[in-house]
Amino acid sequence: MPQPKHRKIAVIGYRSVGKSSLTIQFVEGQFVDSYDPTIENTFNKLVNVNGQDFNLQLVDTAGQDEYSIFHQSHSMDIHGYVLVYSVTSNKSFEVVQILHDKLLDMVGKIQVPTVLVGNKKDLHMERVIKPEEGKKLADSWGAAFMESSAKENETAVELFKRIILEMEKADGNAPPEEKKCALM
Ligand SMILES: Nc1nc2c(ncn2[C@@H]2O[C@H](COP(=O)(O)OP(=O)(O)OP(=O)(O)O)[C@@H](O)[C@H]2O)c(=O)[nH]1
Repeated sequence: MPQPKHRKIAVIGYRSVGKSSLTIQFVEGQFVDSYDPTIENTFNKLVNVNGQDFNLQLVDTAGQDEYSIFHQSHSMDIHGYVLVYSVTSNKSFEVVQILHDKLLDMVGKIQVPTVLVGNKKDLHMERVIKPEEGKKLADSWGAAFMESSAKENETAVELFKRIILEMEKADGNAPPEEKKCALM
């Protein structure tokens, strides 16, 4: 059995887009309805993807806007990024693009393992960003894209599985085919 791989992932985006809710849904399997702005929280979870164990450290960062100073700690020893906007907020979609630019500037690379996530897809009546817009943006970054709802455990699991696969790809370990993702 191969040793577990340690991977650190930062969850980044505008305020109130659901960064904490997605992380808690993945780690604890529950949806938090209340809104409590995050300063910064770190969570750990052991996951098995395609037969490999991953010891994940998830950094749920404080909500940022276009004026926030991008902390250097968000670029140090981070292996992958989950960039979140809300499909109900134009502002969050604008901000996620600015944050991606700042991120690349900070790490000094043209590409980093990233999943762009359009969260709150369950709020159909309030949707203002179409899935195609998110997909187009992610394609322009060379990133993976998906929409999620932090109310559903499956999309939160899928999201973290996707970022693991992006990090593996960046390490030259692209899986031949998608297999089961088992959580422990
Ligand atoms: N309907 C719905 N509500 C959501 C979803 N995700 C988060 N919320 C709600 O949106 C609010 C903000 O969620 P948080 O997870 O605290 O957002 P955040 O991005 O961590 O916020 P900051 O800490 O300010 O950056 C909370 O009331 C959540 O219950 C979702 O997918 N669907």
